Amino acid sequence: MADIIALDHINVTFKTGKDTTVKAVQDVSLHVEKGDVYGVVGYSGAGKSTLVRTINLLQPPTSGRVEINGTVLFDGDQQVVSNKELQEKRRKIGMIFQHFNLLDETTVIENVTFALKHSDLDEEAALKKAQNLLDLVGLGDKAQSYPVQLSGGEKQRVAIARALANDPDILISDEATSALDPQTTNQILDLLKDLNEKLAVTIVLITHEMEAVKRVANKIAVMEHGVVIEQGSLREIYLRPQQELTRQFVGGSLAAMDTLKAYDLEHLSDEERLYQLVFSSKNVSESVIQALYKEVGVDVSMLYGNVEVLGNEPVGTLFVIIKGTTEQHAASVTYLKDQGIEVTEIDEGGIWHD
Ligand SMILES: Nc1ncnc2c1ncn2[C@@H]1O[C@H](COP(=O)(O)OP(=O)(O)OP(=O)(O)O)[C@@H](O)[C@H]1O
Repeated sequence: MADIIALDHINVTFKTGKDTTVKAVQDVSLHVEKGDVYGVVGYSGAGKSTLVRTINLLQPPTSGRVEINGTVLFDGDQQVVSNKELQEKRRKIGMIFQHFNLLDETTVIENVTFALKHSDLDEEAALKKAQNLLDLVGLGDKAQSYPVQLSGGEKQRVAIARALANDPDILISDEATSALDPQTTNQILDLLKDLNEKLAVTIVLITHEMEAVKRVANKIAVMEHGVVIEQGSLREIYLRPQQELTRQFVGGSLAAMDTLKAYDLEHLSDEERLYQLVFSSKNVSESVIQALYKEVGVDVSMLYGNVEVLGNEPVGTLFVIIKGTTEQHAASVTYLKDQGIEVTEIDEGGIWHD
């Protein structure tokens, strides 16, 4: 599949004072293929919004190259398309935001038709299209309502309908579910996934919530301090997180964190060590624990277990204490890795370490 978004060596530096700057994005390259749901994950201030805003040059890079759907928009330190061409390109990139950004004084359907004001459609055709889009997002009966009469989830649906008005190739979601409750969040995420499949719209999803990415994304990039520290397929990153922060996100369900924080590692005897095991559906946990006892002769006790569904595939995480000699620990790790299980030993500088 061809890249629909190719960001190469993007830098964004803000001047914050006479002699001070913030390097919000540093040498980031990100390639998104047509049809991807690409999650950009990181804590607040990591540079996610700034990076993603370079896609449509709402935030021009300080340097780098931006190519969208085969057209280079920016190269080196300058825009290389005319402003008119950029406006046209921007219409093919829809955006939704945390706070919906709806026009409160106008009805739901007017909010959607507003986005069509530069299109060739006459008023009747624009209204028809807007109504179809509202039907598509499940709000067909709210066309004449005002935003204030809608719930947060409904407002976000209006924003999605509006973002789709010009048949975009790309939809950027900037923390679009962050203000919503968990159930509504899931409904909006499922809607995005559905639109990705039905309309073949490529989605870039910025979030600080791994749960959101896990539900819908097929690829992710993890950002920290303006740098992409890890990127790849969701499955690969979940199963083999290389970076500390990624492991925090991946193993970061609150229950796991709390369990592990509550567990005082000082209680471990010299023979005991704590491990995180990440396994896919092909290597089921129970048999692995039994096999460890049989094959290596170690005792294994389970502290925390969790199975998550990534896309359609179940992926499990276990936190276990293995008790044995140094040789048995080495043999256990080798055995587990041979089974295709990701093994991380957790010590005082462990994966949940703040
Ligand atoms: N216009 C600006 N001027 C100066 N600094 C900025 C500007 N925009 C962003 N920054 C800084 O750049 C860094 C990255 O911000 P950015 O909003 O991209 O992060 P983020 O990961 O999207 O976080 P959040 O979700 O909180 O917005 C932060 O340190 C922020 O303060």
